[in-house]
Amino acid sequence: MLVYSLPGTFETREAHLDLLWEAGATGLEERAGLIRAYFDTETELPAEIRDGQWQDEAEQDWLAAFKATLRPVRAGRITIVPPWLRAEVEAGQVPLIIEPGMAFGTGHHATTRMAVEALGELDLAGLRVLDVGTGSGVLAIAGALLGAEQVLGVDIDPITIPIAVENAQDNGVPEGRAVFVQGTLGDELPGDWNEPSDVLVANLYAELHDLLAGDYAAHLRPGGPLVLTGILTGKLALVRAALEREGFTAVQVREDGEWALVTATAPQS
Ligand SMILES: C[S@@+](CC[C@H](N)C(=O)[O-])C[C@H]1O[C@@H](n2cnc3c(N)ncnc32)[C@H](O)[C@@H]1O
Repeated sequence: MLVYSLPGTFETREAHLDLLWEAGATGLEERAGLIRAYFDTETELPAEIRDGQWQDEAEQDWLAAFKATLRPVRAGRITIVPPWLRAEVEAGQVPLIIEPGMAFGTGHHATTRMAVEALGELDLAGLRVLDVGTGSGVLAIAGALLGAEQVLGVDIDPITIPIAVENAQDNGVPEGRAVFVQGTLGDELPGDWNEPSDVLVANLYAELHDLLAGDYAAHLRPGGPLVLTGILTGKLALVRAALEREGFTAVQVREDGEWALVTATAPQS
């Protein structure tokens, strides 16, 4: 997996994202002030975005600095904490321990927090939860801690998978209950995960939600809840249109600053 990372400010980000998609990026994320785009091969890029770097997935210096800033994050019934702050979780809260590392999903991004909150509002007891773009595994693990019987996390970036597995172990989620695989929707999934899930959660970009909306409908049981985030408020119309196109109903939006979370109900047939 090749990663092209370049500085991303609020002003430049929208244009950068569009150029990276057009250049053939297969996935995009933001981390510590950088836009990171995944490519299968090193690609000639337009002049406007040649100020970035092609990289391996080597450990970066920013990680140590980032770790020092972390605080517990409360998200509904769950508090997301790094292991060394476990004692700070208030009584009555469910601790979700995430070792900060190379995978996105420490809980400090508004999108992760909103998604954990939204999962906590569902009755997940005994259900199967599919998490697309699992990163650290945080949303899949939240699903398991909230009572889901089975969770599957899929991510296009192979470095996330062992990290998510380890985070699930750190949270006492048994191996058979939480499975993590590299891939995306449209790929063959393990076990019976090609059958519809009860709940689907995805923290990706609006453009990806647009591309994957048909797969979301195919992977959810009729009437099943969909939780989507990673959506800039300026891109909400794209996601709304995609959900309408695929027959989702009961679309609701919540916002935190520039980020939005959308919930919807899968088509009945
Ligand atoms: C914003 S992070 C979300 C991480 C975590 N689920 C959370 O909520 O904090 C997005 C993740 O999606 C992955 N990703 C990007 N494009 C993808 C795709 N097409 N299919 C599956 N995963 C993808 C990235 O590798 C990254 O780990």
